[in-house]
Amino acid sequence: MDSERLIVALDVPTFKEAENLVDMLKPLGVTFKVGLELFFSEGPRVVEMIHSRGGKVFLDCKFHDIPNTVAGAARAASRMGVFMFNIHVSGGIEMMKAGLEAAREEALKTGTAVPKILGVTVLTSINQGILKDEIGIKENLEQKVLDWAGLARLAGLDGVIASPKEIRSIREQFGPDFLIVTPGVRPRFASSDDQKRVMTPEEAVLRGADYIVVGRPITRAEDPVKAAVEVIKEMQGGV
Ligand SMILES: O=c1ccn([C@@H]2O[C@H](COP(=O)(O)O)[C@@H](O)[C@H]2O)c(=O)[nH]1
Repeated sequence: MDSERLIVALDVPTFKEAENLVDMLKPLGVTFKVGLELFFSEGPRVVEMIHSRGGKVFLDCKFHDIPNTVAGAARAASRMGVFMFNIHVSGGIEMMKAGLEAAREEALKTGTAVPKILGVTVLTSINQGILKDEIGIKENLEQKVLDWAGLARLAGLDGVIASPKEIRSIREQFGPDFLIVTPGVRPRFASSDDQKRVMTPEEAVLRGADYIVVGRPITRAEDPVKAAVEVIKEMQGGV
């Protein structure tokens, strides 16, 4: 179902705002993303609130630390029963594997479903200039995303977070079962904000995204339901 492949980023500071959005948008069948702002403001109870309404949660806290610490965080994410969480690929294979193994063991122990674990490649707010001049990575950006997707695969992760611009090459190289989740998606009616590598929902889906992530164009719209319906229509190729 297309609406499930739309992940709405709940980047709001309070439980109440998140709850209002979930109550409005859950009937559309979308998936929800809880990221740093909401999780640091309100903690695991927001995940419980979404679960209690039958929603699925992508916990987007982008783990990046030593393997032992990431393993502990991954165990906690797994215990919460989130559907998906992520780890920065740039933390290396040992770190990704530690997270993966810990999450799987914890799921087995607690009887929760094993979460999908995705590797964060190059953030969608980064372009070639920033990558080279500020971060000091001289490689072509798309190649870097591909290399990091390869590392994520080697570590055994389920897929990656990348921009819509890299979907085709990731799909070609890693096949249909490797999950591709793409933020940096902007419906026709919205501006790019701080996103640098952007495409429309229709383009992202046509290129082979499994899930698209859209936040502000929906959550800051005057009518979030209408905005989400527009995004779903665009995913289906409608105008
Ligand atoms: O490379 C990345 C990784 C994660 N994100 C997250 O996705 C949403 C996008 O929100 P918009 O309001 O649609 O821009 C946001 O929560 C980011 O933390 C990303 O944008 N890029």
